[in-house]
Amino acid sequence: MRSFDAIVIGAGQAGPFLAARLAEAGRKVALVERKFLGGTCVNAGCMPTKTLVASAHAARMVQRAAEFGIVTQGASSVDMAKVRDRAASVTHNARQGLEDWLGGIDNLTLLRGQARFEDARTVIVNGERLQAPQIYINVGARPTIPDYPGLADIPYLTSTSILQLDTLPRHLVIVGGSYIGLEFAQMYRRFGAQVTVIERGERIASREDADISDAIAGILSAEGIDIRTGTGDLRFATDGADIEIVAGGETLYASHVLVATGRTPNTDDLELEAAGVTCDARGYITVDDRLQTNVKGLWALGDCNGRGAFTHTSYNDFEIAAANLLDGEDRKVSDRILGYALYIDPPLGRVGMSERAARASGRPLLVSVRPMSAVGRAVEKDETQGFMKLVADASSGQILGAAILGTGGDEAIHGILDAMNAKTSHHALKWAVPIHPTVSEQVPTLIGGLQPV
Ligand SMILES: Cc1cc2nc3c(=O)[nH]c(=O)nc-3n(C[C@H](O)[C@H](O)[C@H](O)COP(=O)(O)OP(=O)(O)OC[C@H]3O[C@@H](n4cnc5c(N)ncnc54)[C@H](O)[C@@H]3O)c2cc1C
Ligand SMILES: NC(=O)c1ccc[n+]([C@@H]2O[C@H](COP(=O)([O-])OP(=O)(O)OC[C@H]3O[C@@H](n4cnc5c(N)ncnc54)[C@H](O)[C@@H]3O)[C@@H](O)[C@H]2O)c1
Repeated sequence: MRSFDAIVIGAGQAGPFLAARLAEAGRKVALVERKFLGGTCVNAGCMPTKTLVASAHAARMVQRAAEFGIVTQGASSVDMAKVRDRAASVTHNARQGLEDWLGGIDNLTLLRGQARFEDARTVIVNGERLQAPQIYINVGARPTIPDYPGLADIPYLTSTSILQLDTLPRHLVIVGGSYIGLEFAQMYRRFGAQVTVIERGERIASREDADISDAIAGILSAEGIDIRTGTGDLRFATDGADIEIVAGGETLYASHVLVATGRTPNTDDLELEAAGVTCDARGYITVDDRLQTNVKGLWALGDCNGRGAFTHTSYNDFEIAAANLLDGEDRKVSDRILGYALYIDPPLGRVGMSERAARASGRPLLVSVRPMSAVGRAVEKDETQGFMKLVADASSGQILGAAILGTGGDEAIHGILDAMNAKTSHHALKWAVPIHPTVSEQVPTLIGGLQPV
């Protein structure tokens, strides 16, 4: 039996930073990781996929070169092994950076192995008992595999295994039309594959307003991606070298199938019952506004608590836990204003409420919409697809939410995100003098166009 002041299970986007802060504050900490330091983001999520998105953007610019007056000699092609290796090396470097950093922290013991609970104060790793009065769970999530007939018998890909591909699929069929499905759809189309997206819901990116979903579908269809929605249940079988997919009465033949139907929290092999920790029906650990579970002294951070599904929300969970524990603050998850981006090209930057959610709240609203074709910078770059939208409370002037689907949208949205965090009303932003020529310079004009709905 080894005793610690704190045990952190999982080295994702909250665990390492919390373990380091606790150790630097003089606590004796064990950080347990069963696979790779950095978790999903570094090894199978944001970092490799955004590296692939950058390769796909380069491919697209080569395909469009003549439109910009650039003459290329002969046909271009994509070296998929090099594309894959580039993503793997970005991951490798980030992981190595974490290894070096964590390895040099006094008071921090890094243990490799699967952790499971024996009771609320005891964790077993590689047969050894570890005890601590405080335990932090940061175990993340994994791809959800639906129970469709025949799926288990075909060599389907997930967002993790597709990162190993070093050849171009002839026809990639993607099941699920949300973040993962759409990002991979566009990158593989740009690499040169035939791509079909199958979404069981009525529209892709269905958490967004319908006008945003429609615009995204338009952008992807214009690049030759076949999008099928409302497909219902699917059936899979092998047909020679092909995979046969029966979707909504139609049969498709794919060389590869990517399953992108959401993620399942890694809480089922932790033996949480032994600690008395409760989960919801989908396996997410139930936490309060300060991330404590129903058991005192046990916290859950990141994707496994179901309160966020992004790297920045997991990292923010670390910030909340650390501030409350070490800095005498009282920070709460409900104070977080959620922003995120969908990294298709052009990207979607989002913050706060959708228009649909704002309307459902019953407040008096102001809404403004402006097409990217009116944005000088977008015209200059010949990237005028998309639009920006802002929703504000008509009585208080409070900005409730915004979306920028367009070139630079993932960055430009931060001006609005910052204003929302500063609790600034839209009136204050109207007279800002932004830099020309940027996408952000349209924000005051967007605000000037606010109309009651
Ligand atoms: C393809 C893809 C692209 C993404 N792109 C983005 C993006 O662009 N932006 C963004 O914000 N988010 C993105 N995400 C989401 C983001 O990666 C996650 O939200 C984030 O990594 C969650 O961090 P976490 O700390 O909760 O868990 P994780 O990063 O998943 O870490 C959990 C860790 O716990 C370990 N673990 C699990 N169980 C145990 C156990 N019993 N014992 C010991 N260790 C255990 C795991 O091995 C893992 O290392 C993407 C995700 C995917 C799949
Ligand atoms: N840019 C980013 O920040 C980014 C990128 C990738 C992933 N992520 C994170 O990863 C998580 C998982 O992403 P995701 O796209 O897999 O999940 P998701 O939950 O966002 O979307 C899953 C999609 O699959 C569809 N679907 C679900 N079950 C289905 C079925 N049986 N058949 C057909 N369609 C089905 C859903 O209707 C939905 O559109 C997200 O929550 C997100 O936070 C973030």
